[in-house]
Amino acid sequence: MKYLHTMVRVTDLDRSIAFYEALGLEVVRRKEVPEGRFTLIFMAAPGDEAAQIELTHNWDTEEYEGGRNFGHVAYAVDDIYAKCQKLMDAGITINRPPRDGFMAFVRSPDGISVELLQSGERLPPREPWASMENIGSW
Ligand SMILES: C[C@@H](O)C(=O)SC[C@H](NC(=O)CC[C@H](N)C(=O)O)C(=O)NCC(=O)O
Ligand code: NI
Repeated sequence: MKYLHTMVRVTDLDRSIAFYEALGLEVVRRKEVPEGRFTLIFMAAPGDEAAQIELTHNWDTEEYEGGRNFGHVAYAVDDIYAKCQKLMDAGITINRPPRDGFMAFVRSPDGISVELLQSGERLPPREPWASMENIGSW
């Protein structure tokens, strides 16, 4: 058995693609399904094309509720400080800053939690991250 993807329903396709691109993912496949009135966008990190997130955009506005039983998707990053800085520069809130040089959380435009974990050893503490407070929940 082989992991393929995690599917999330998105309300704003362009905002969602921009969010996951800011994370470092690229669109690997796009599928329009007019008979079902939805679009599928598959995204993955370069070099890790097999681990995908599938964005489902239903053309007719749908309110998506609940889902808090869903936890998060997680990515390993080479430099968690650099990644969080890039996300902040893109206007994305770092809900759980990497105070420990190891773990951070952000949320997609639809509130999907994304965990970022430092590859290998945690980084030494560094400002401003070491003294940043949590913002909201994740
Ligand atoms: C391509 C493959 O990876 C899929 O996930 S297609 C699964 C299919 N998706 C849809 O029909 C999308 C539109 C639908 N309105 C929806 O929001 O899911 C499907 O069976 N989805 C049902 C589901 O529970 O995922
Ligand atoms: Ni799927």
